[in-house]
Amino acid sequence: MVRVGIVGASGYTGAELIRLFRRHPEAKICLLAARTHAGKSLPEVFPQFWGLEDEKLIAASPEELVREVDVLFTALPAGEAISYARAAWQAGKKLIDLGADFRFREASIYERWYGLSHGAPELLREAVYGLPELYRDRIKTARLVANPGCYPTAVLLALVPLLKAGQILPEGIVVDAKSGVSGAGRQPKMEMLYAEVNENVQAYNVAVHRHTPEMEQILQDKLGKEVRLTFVPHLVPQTRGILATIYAPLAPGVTTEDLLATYREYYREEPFVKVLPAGVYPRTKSVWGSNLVQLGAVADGRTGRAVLLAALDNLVKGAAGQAVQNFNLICGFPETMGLEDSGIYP
Ligand SMILES: NC(=O)C1=CN([C@@H]2O[C@H](COP(=O)(O)OP(=O)(O)OC[C@H]3O[C@@H](n4cnc5c(N)ncnc54)[C@H](OP(=O)(O)O)[C@@H]3O)[C@@H](O)[C@H]2O)C=CC1
Ligand SMILES: CC(=O)N[C@@H](CCC(=O)OP(=O)(O)O)C(=O)O
Repeated sequence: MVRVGIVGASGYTGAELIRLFRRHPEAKICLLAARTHAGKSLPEVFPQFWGLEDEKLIAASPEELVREVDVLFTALPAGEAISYARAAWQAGKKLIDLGADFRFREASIYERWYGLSHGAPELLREAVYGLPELYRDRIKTARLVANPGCYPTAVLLALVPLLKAGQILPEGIVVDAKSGVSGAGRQPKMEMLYAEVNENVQAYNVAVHRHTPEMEQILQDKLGKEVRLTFVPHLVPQTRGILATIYAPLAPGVTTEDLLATYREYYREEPFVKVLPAGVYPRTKSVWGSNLVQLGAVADGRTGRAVLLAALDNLVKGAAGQAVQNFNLICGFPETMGLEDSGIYP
């Protein structure tokens, strides 16, 4: 059994890690750590876990925590994972961070977009971007994995194969994405109150969202040239789910069937990426609770634009499920272990 620990166990992605690891046959949760909720039992923090009153959330130093585990997961606000990563690195333990602290190759980009100075820039070159469909081989030998952001997971899986194939063009891509409220985490915020969110759809951080440089960095890495995206996220009144609708210039003569054929070939052996048939579009409800991504595409020859669609559950493929997928890779387990569910519907 691999001993795992979760720091940030009182947050939404922490709860999702607990849910997934409780049924993982090769992992044992050895510690759950929190900050303000430390000292409480797990069901006091999350009512779905009544029956597990003996599981307690603790607080301890990074060094003490890494001693107890083989793999540590950090599900913390930006900036807070760095001390844990340093402690894990020095102790020879593995760490998977669900936040943004190790996603950028250059500390200056992180510092500009997140407004924080990076406490361990030397670890950035050790970190591997944890998007298995794009970086599987590197993840397998990583000791520090930077789990991607929820929006970037959806957008990169939709864009990379078609840009590489030259079926869409890199200039003038627009990403219009919607997220459910759990994407904002469990810490109370006025703009996330029911009365603010219910029956309301609105954009936020238009063209300045911090996932923009993350997506651009990976596109540059995969294509060998700079790609700029206009990214407009929206908050929608549902609990889970991301739907990204992407508008991209279409290469001349490319049809819907061409786009879908490229997706099907690129993701032929991917257990978690489902390419839908022509005329069928991804739905957040169809991936709820699962580690799946649904992809769809339409070539609008009339306007010379491709419309690409990707749906995922922000807490699963967008966070904790992808972290378990990465865990399976770094531990040498089958990648789907503990993630076999196709989701809950309706
Ligand atoms: N929610 C989502 O869909 C996604 C989130 N992420 C990223 O994952 C990370 C966790 O997100 P999420 O679970 O939503 O966040 P939550 O706000 O739900 O939970 C945050 C957790 O961090 C703990 N915490 C807060 N501040 C500190 C601190 N200063 N020091 C130590 N612990 C602290 C909290 O403990 P306590 O409650 O005890 O104070 C809580 O356990 C973030 O970086 C987020 O951006 C990534 C992809 C998707
Ligand atoms: C709805 C909502 O607020 N979503 C969050 C998702 C952020 C996230 O997951 O960001 P990092 O992992 O990069 O910190 C947001 O837009 O900020």
